[in-house]
Amino acid sequence: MITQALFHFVMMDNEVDVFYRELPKVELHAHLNGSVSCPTIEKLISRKPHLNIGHGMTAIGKGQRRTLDECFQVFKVIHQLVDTEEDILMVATDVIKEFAADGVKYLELRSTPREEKHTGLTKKSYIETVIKAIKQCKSEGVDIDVRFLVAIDRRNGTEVAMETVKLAEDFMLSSDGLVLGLDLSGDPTVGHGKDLLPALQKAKNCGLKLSLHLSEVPSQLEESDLLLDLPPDRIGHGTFLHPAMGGSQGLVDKVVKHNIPLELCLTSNVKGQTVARYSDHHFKHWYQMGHPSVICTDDKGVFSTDLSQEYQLAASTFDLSREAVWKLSHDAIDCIFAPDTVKQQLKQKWIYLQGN
Ligand SMILES: CC(C)=CCNc1ncnc2c1ncn2[C@@H]1O[C@H](COP(=O)(O)O)[C@@H](O)[C@H]1O
Ligand SMILES: [Zn+2]
Repeated sequence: MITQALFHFVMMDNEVDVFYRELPKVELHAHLNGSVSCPTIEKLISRKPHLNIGHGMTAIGKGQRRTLDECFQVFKVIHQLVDTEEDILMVATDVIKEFAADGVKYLELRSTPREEKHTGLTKKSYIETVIKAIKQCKSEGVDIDVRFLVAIDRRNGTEVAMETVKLAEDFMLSSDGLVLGLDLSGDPTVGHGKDLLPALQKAKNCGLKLSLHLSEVPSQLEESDLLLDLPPDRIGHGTFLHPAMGGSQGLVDKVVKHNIPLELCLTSNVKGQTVARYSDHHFKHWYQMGHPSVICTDDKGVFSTDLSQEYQLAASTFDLSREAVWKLSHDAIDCIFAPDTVKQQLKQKWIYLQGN
C-alpha cells in the first residue's frame, strides 16, 4: 500500500514545487469517501466489477467543472464501491498514508457512518473500522497524527442527527482521544439547519467539537445566522458569509467575535462552481482581515488534488511569500481539535523541520 501511495504522490509531484510537498501541513477538512485516490478506486473496482463503475464517474479531472448536484452524485457512486468493513479499512488506510506521503503531519478525517444491510455493515462497525485503520497506521510508524470527526448528513434529518450525536459521544469517551467531534455536511440545498440545532447543541454540551459546513451556497444566510449562535468551533467553506460574496457584515461580525476558524478548499469550490475562479475565492477577504483561515482539500480524490497543490494554488493566486505560506501552515495548528499538548508537539515539529 505504501508503494501505491508513493506512486500516486510521484505522479502528482510533477505539478508541485518541492517546497510545498516538504512543507509540514495540517489537514482539517477531509471527507473520507471524497478523499479516495485513483489507485484505491482501481482496487475497489476490481473487487466489484459487476457494478460497471468507470474512473470518470469517481473523480473530476483538471480543468473540469461540475454542478453541485453532479458532485453529490459522485459520492453516491463511491458509496457503492465502499460498502463493507474490508473496503473501509483499505480506503481509510490508503487515505491516511497518502496524506502522510504529502507531508501532512496532523489530519482530522471526517466521515458519515453508514449502515449497509446487505453486507452487515453497521454505523458502529463503520466507526470502529476507521479507528482500526488509524491505529494500524500508527503501529506501522506512519508519520502522521490522525483524529476522527463523525459526520451528520443534513439530508437525513433530526432523528438520525440525534442518533449520530449519541454514537459520536460514545466513541469520544472510549477512543482514547481519537474521536474529537462532529461534522455537519451533505447537500447544502437539502434540509434546514434549524431542524438540527437540538442535536448540535447536545453535541456541544457533551464536549464534542463542532465543524459545520456553513453558507456553501448563497441561499443559506438565515441558517448560518442561526448556527453561528451555537457557536461552532470551526466553519467549513463559509463561501457566502462575507458581504463581498453576497453575505453580510452581521455574519462576519459573529464569526470574528467568536474567532471561529474557516476551513477553505479552493479547488473544491471552483470545481463545484460555487466560486467562479481561483482569484475570486473568499480566502482573500478573510486572510486580509487576519482571521484564522486554514487551507484544506475537502475531497482530494473527487477533485483530483492534494494539500500541497492547494497551498501552492493559494500562494500563486494571492501572491503569498514562502514565509507567509509557512506561517499559514503553522497557524493551522491553533485550529485543531486535539488538546494543547498536541498543539505544542506539532509546533516543536514545525520548528525542527524549519531548521532542517
Ligand atoms: C458538491 C461539492 C462541491 C462537494 C464539496 N462540498 C461538500 N459539501 C457538503 N458535504 C460534502 C462535501 N464534500 C463531501 N461531503 C459529504 O461527505 C460525504 C462523502 O464522504 P463520507 O461518505 O462522509 O466519508 C458526502 O456524501 C457528503 O455528505
Ligand atoms: Zn466538505
